[in-house]
Amino acid sequence: MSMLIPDPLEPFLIFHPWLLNLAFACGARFREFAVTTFFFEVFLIEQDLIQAPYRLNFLGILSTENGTPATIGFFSKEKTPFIAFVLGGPGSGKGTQCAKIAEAFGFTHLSAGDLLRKEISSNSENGAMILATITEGKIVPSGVTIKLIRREMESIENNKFLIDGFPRSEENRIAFERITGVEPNIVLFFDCPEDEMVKRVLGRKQGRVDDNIDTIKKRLKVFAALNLPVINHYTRRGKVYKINAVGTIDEVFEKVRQVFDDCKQMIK
Ligand SMILES: Nc1ncnc2c1ncn2[C@@H]1O[C@H](COP(=O)(O)OP(=O)(O)OP(=O)(O)O)[C@@H](O)[C@H]1O
Ligand SMILES: O=c1ccn([C@@H]2O[C@H](COP(=O)(O)O)[C@@H](O)[C@H]2O)c(=O)[nH]1
Repeated sequence: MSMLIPDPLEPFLIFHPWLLNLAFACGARFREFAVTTFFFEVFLIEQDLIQAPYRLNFLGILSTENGTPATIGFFSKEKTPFIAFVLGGPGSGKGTQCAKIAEAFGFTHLSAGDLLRKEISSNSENGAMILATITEGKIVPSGVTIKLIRREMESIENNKFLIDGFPRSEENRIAFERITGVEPNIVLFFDCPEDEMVKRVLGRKQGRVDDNIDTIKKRLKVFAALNLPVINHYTRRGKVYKINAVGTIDEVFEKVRQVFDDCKQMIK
């Protein structure tokens, strides 16, 4: 299990004690949903980390396009799958290791980034917005990404999923948990030094619009500001397996294999 990582939002929260008091007075569920959302949106707006048209629209993700409320909890109790979130900075090796886990342990690998890239190439209504967001290294609105993940999970007959590169932010996490009604069973965190991640991304040569030094710098900033708090949250929940991502692909996979061997009882 990993140690807690310093949370860049903590100093920010200290400056809003009156809001925290109000939140505590209102109870746990309200606190989790409303206050966290408020804090993060104010913070994100201040940092210019979310796209303007989607600002202050978090509650909107709980509605479908036709205005009816989205299903909250879309797995039946008997069919709740085993979910592993796979997190780590850009180029830390998430996708590479997920392919090996899928092969060795029978998981379905869902890469949020790949699903978004597929939306761009299929010329969907959100394609242009997704392309602009990825090019800037920012985060696509939760509703869009969750809809794609949900569609895949519903269409695939498997009860073991690796969700690679999601949730990217606390907003993503809270939205996913609210909409699906489940938390991940485990979270893998590939811990990699920044210089190694930059080297790997620049060496990838797959023609991705975001594999250039300017966007990589932005992605690293977004990772530290928004993704580390998600890892900290699940660390506090005792779900994070931190894996040192330095070493050859096979060396890293041996550490991953150990985690999945240890979790065998949990995986149906
Ligand atoms: N352990 C490793 N040692 C050296 N190179 C690696 C290692 N793991 C992956 N790579 C290479 O680094 C590059 C990035 O790996 P990968 O695409 O798996 O990372 P990722 O975390 O999924 O990245 P992103 O979040 O940007 O999609 C790839 O070219 C991959 O072949
Ligand atoms: O949940 C997600 C996942 C990805 N993005 C955007 O896509 C790029 C690339 O993602 P990779 O996981 O590195 O393939 C990422 O930088 C984000 O811009 C997202 O918004 N939400």
